[in-house]
Amino acid sequence: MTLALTDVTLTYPDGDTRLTALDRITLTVAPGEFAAVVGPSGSGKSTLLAVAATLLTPDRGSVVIAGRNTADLSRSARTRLRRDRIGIVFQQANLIPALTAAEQLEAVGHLRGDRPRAARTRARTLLDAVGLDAAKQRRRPHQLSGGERQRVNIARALFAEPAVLLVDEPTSALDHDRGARVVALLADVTAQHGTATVMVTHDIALLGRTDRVLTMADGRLEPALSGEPRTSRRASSGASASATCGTASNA
Ligand SMILES: Nc1ncnc2c1ncn2[C@@H]1O[C@H](COP(=O)(O)OP(=O)(O)OP(=O)(O)O)[C@@H](O)[C@H]1O
Repeated sequence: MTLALTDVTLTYPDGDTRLTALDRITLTVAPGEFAAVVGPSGSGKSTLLAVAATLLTPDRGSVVIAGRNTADLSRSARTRLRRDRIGIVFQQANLIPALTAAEQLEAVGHLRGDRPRAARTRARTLLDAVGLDAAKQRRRPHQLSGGERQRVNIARALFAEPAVLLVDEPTSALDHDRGARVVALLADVTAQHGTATVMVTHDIALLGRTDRVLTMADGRLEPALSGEPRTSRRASSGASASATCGTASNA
């Protein structure tokens, strides 16, 4: 499995006690699989993504990414793992105001020590792939629409060919059609690049493009909405739709 959370519990300080945001979560996502997580506000969805992104360390349980148990890694090794293997698309695009769309991606290449020319080529290829034309690739964030910024955000997350793609509410700023296009893009990327993708969304109209829907409630992950896991619709990808989820019966 590319992403495997096992028996993960995370608590936050809450006055004199602690609030259990994740309660013995077990979740595995296979390469090429697109899993959606839905659930009410405050149920723990963003916390789940932050733990999978190695931005938060759980109190208990393990997080394994591309075969590496993140608990065994030093802080700097974890930062490298995040940079090289995990693509993160959070609600705010967090683009750098002074950089053009292309430069947002090239900056990632710079951080990784890529040759500038190779980084430029890769930036262009990815921005083409998300449908941003050459003129828009030269624009700064404030000169782009919300949907275009979100596509730059996705292209940037893909720059390092991540094994795991974590996406939080990618369509919250978009109308239905644009949101549907962004989700279609994520589904294509997942199938073509074999990423293990987890998307948190409130928009249940968009779940048709995903392989599996998981529901969070009170920090616990429950089986797919429809009962049985759906089979993958990516006949050609050869990826198995073997995401499993649940809460461990005994910690
Ligand atoms: N830094 C924090 N310190 C304390 N409590 C927190 C912190 N972050 C989140 N929480 C609490 O943890 C629980 C889970 O929050 P989380 O943001 O993961 O939920 P969510 O399902 O993503 O919500 P939403 O859909 O509103 O974004 C909530 O009760 C929230 O109030």
